[in-house]
Amino acid sequence: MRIPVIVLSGFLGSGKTTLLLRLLEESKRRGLQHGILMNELGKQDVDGLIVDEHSGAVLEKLLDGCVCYSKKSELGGSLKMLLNRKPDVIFIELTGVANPEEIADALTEPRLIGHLRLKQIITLLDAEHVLDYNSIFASDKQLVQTLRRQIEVADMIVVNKTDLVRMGHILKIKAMIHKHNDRAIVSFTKHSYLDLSPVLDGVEQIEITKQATFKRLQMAKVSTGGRSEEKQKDSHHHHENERSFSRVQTFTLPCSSTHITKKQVEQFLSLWGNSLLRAKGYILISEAGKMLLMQHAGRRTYWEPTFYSGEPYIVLIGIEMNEESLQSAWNSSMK
Ligand SMILES: Nc1nc2c(ncn2[C@@H]2O[C@H](COP(=O)(O)OP(=O)(O)OP(=O)(O)O)[C@@H](O)[C@H]2O)c(=O)[nH]1
Repeated sequence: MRIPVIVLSGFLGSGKTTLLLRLLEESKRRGLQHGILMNELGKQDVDGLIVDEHSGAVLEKLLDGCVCYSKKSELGGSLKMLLNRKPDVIFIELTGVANPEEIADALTEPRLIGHLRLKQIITLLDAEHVLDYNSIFASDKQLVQTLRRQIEVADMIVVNKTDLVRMGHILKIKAMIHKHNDRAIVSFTKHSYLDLSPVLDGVEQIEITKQATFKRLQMAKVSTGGRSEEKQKDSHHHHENERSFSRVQTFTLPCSSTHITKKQVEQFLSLWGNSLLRAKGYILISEAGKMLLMQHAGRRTYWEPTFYSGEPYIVLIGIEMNEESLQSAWNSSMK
């Protein structure tokens, strides 16, 4: 069973740590073991200390840099450390300037891909300031773009600090959210108090799940001795639990072992417009006569030499993309 990962994003001071503490309390009440990864820009681990104080939770910290820049290479290692402790759920609190898509990217690392699944991206907005960011940060286009992406890719948006604004202001925020993301669940909160069922429902204790599975399999064996309805129910049950609820999803396409051209691959990638956030993989390229590493980001595709010699494949990270369409488009592109 892949461990669900819940990502908290949102600009500085929007209420991420406050929400994390609520999530820890609720997951404890549900008997869930949690792992936490906190990423902070500064050397001082302020939020980590707050969380430690409140929960005594298992924490991994990435300090003094953002997972989107300097700490990118360490992210996979930290997630692996958490994974080794076999939690039922992992919470990641990002820095205020991180793009949550980076996490989806990190989860595609070979040592993580079969073990973790992105369950939800929650973005917190500071009701008092969120409408001013465009003008405050006008000179920093990249930051404005990141803050917009935090809204666009979220599965749940929590507009926090509503005690500090009037109703008219809240309506303006609602309209702004609707413009960028009309699919997310939106909550308006004070001190990050909200119904946590949409976040934690479906997260199960791994040990209990394992025991239940074992019991069901035993029963199935005794009753029919073969592939039974119980077994099918069981695999269905698992499938349900493992479904990714996040709009940001990862797909792995095995590529044929015959050579294809860069142009064919690039044409395939260009079919998905803004839905495709990122792609990478190892493909046998005709003009190179060998395997190349393909990296696609921000609508550009880069080709690099590689020593990889396994089966060719591509990993795609997209928003609201469909595996069947991807596979059939890939098959047609290769003709
Ligand atoms: N007035 C008010 N204050 C709040 C609310 N929610 C959180 N705060 C306070 O705002 C401050 C920042 O909250 P945090 O939860 O630390 O925010 P954060 O997003 O983790 O902040 P960074 O770690 O800087 O990114 C804290 O002092 C909170 O107590 C709210 O709804 N209203």
